[in-house]
Amino acid sequence: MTIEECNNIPRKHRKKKNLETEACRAGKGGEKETASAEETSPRGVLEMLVSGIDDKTGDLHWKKKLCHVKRTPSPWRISTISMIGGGKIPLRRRMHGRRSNSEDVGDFIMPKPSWKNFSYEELRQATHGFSSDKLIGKGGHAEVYKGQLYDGQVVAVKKIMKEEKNDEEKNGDFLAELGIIAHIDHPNTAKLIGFSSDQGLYLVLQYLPYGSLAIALHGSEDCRLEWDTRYKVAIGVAKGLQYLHSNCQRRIIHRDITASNILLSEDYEAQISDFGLAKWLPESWAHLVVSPIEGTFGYMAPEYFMHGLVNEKTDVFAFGVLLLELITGRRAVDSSSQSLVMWAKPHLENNSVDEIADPRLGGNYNVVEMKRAMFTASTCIHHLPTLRPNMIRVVQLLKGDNGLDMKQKSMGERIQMMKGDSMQDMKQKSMGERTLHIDVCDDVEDYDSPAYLTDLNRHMQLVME
Ligand SMILES: Nc1ncnc2c1ncn2[C@@H]1O[C@H](COP(=O)(O)OP(=O)(O)OP(=O)(O)O)[C@@H](O)[C@H]1O
Repeated sequence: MTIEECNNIPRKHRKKKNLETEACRAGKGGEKETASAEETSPRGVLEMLVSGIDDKTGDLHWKKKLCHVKRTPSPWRISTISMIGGGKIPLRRRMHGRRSNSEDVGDFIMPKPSWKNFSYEELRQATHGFSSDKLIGKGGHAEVYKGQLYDGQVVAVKKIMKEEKNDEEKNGDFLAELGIIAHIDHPNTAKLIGFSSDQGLYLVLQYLPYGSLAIALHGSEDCRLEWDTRYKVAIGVAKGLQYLHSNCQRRIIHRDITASNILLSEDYEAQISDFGLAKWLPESWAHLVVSPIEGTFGYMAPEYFMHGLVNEKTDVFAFGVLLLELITGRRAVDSSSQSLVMWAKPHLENNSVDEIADPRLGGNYNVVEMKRAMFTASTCIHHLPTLRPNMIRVVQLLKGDNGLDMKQKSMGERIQMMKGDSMQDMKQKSMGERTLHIDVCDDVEDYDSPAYLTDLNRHMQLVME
């Protein structure tokens, strides 16, 4: 199987709908953000970003640029505003997860940038002229080359393609991705080394020698990832998502968690990569409503696919599908277009471990871990977003952190623990939010419905056996 085949199955889906990108447009308190697009257009920001870098050291004159942009917030993309620290989006103040090499700039905590602005020539030399034998991956929007910098460091050079977009849109998307990837810092998320924008747009990333999980899992018939490794990958991805949703300075929704976007280090530490679709989500907003709807077939949560609703639970659903891939060894969508979720649901309900486990494992797996993974997957792929656990709970479920406690708790308490959000939180979230178009309270009622309680009870019994 070629790299292209591995990375392109399932293929990207873009579903255009005439929905308002309301949360992207409205500022806090419902105001529309107004700004001079000339001053902060993607090209303008890119030029500022590049010109703010000291050619010798590669360091940004960050504070200066930040102050300039703070005065002129642009409405064109939340991610870009956030990257440069501007605008009216409330910042998350977190004690944990804050980078030590960060700086206070007024109201903002900005990481001190350590990435470098490469010239095109440097990257051309590093990749032997972007030769085909250096091509290590190809996604819907980029080609990725292995390269070696002048100091010997091996890197992955991501060349942004997006032929269908005009320059302004490409610059905007590039800045958004750069902004998010430069902002994050966790063992389970991709590491930015630098970028280049003088001839085309490039991200320079830490090279991950084992490539993507898609290649490791689906690359060849005899390619076999042991269960221990799969479980380690699952926990790594869950921790990375927990960080993005709850522990980094801002709330980040990845929107494209797939096996192709999980990279593996030589000791199989998972890294979440490809932040091309990621969104900042302001603290007080229940969700964003986005258009067009972009993502990957088989991983998209129903409320996202149908209505463009995006919040943490979008990633939780996709993580559930990823877990099913690790459990079953099947693709999110198979060659006959069957969805893994639909295939797996009856087996999850019947707790059919033998039926669902990847036959290539040859029965070599830890049954307790397998059941935990199955249970976690079944809760993550719940069709109602409010009934999916948050990523904090997912990590606990996978690690079995609350298994013993659960036996001693009442049913109500157990359900609360499984879900991660309290009813109170959920109701607060669902009331008075500007961005709600679908009545989340319907979900809250379902949360108490006898059918759901029976279902959850049954699942919990299975996992505790
Ligand atoms: N840092 C890296 N180290 C090793 N391989 C990488 C790295 N980054 C990307 N790749 C390989 O390149 C492939 C494509 O990369 P990426 O997903 O970032 O591209 P994309 O065009 O943005 O993808 P998508 O279609 O998901 O939008 C990955 O699936 C992986 O196989």
